[in-house]
Amino acid sequence: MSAPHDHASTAVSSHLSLEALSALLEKIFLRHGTSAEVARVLAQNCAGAERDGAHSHGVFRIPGYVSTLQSGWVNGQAVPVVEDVASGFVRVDANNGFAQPALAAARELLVQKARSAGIAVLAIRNSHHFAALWPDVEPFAYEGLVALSVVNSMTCVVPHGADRPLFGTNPIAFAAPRAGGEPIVFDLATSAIAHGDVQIAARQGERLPQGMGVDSLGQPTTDPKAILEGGALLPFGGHKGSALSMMVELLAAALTGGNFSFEFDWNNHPGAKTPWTGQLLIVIDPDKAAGQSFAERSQELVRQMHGVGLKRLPGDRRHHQRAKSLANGIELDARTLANLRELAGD
Ligand SMILES: NC(=O)C1=CN([C@@H]2O[C@H](COP(=O)(O)OP(=O)(O)OC[C@H]3O[C@@H](n4cnc5c(N)ncnc54)[C@H](OP(=O)(O)O)[C@@H]3O)[C@@H](O)[C@H]2O)C=CC1
Ligand SMILES: O=C(O)C1=NCCCC1
Repeated sequence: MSAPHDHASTAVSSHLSLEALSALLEKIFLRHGTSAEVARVLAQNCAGAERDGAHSHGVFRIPGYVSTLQSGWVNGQAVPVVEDVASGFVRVDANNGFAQPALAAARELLVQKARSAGIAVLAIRNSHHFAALWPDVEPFAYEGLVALSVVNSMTCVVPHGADRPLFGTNPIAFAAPRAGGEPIVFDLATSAIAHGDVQIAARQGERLPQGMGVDSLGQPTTDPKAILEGGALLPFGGHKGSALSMMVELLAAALTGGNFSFEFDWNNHPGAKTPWTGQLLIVIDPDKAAGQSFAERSQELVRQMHGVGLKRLPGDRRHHQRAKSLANGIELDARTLANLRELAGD
């Protein structure tokens, strides 16, 4: 299957509106066996990532979604089961479906609980997350809430001090409202680099910076192919990133009832790419906590950061790209668009 975003063929590009790209992706998901709701949620998620220039988790991922659905590894028709377990706790069994429809199904109850109790936790299990994590937290900040989420992925990261991979790339995303500006949002893999970016570098024939991964013999390498073919990634920041990755395994898997990154086996499903794990979200209503405007305090922090010379906040690059995409359309090179249309059966 050819891959969207073939950077070898960027000579001619098209610009699609967010709606047009979402509609095209929705058609691909539907054509490959998802329910209408799953197609809608995943298409919006993936098109939003592409709009914001989050290329490692935009349309680049579409062949992986398609081959996973074709392999029978994930249930594209899954209906998540939402369990209201306590005043501040919601659980969802995603039923071997994607995580984002599970979040969508529980979202209203989660927000209601966060607003009444001040804090609420959502534990999603039996789920597949193949996307960027910021789309799961940023919308809460637009509603004045603080949100934190973690998800574990598949074994490809060597814990600091170990000699073989065990952890996933295990991202952490955080979002907080800010007065007079976009919310403060960061979303980072706890590995030195996301697996998706290693794949993109390999495809483009680029080397990686030092310190990202090791080859099949455990030796440091800057060759992305050596990392992908029997090698592994390293945590960011040595023991510190490794501790955060361990925390993600505990919160996203042990606490939710999902699989650890090393606990599932997709060998009998050729083409399967989506980690079958768990996800945790914590949502806080700052109005219940600070006694003063949290959003004003966020803005004050940003003012002070800029005051000491900071030029770029996490999220600035995405929002800059979002504004550009919304003004001019989302840019896709000709081959990428042709590949997507073929997958859609157009
Ligand atoms: N579903 C899954 O299992 C997994 C998903 N992923 C996803 O991969 C994506 C990429 O992760 P990763 O490679 O770690 O992301 P990056 O290292 O590119 O960026 C991490 C964060 O730091 C910010 N940032 C980057 N550079 C700067 C800078 N110079 N100054 C200030 N802020 C900066 C980014 O903001 P900005 O966005 O504005 O650049 C972003 O919020 C994430 O969306 C993550 O969720 C990763 C692992 C597993
Ligand atoms: O880029 C990554 O790392 C991952 N993204 C999607 C899920 C698997 C890991």
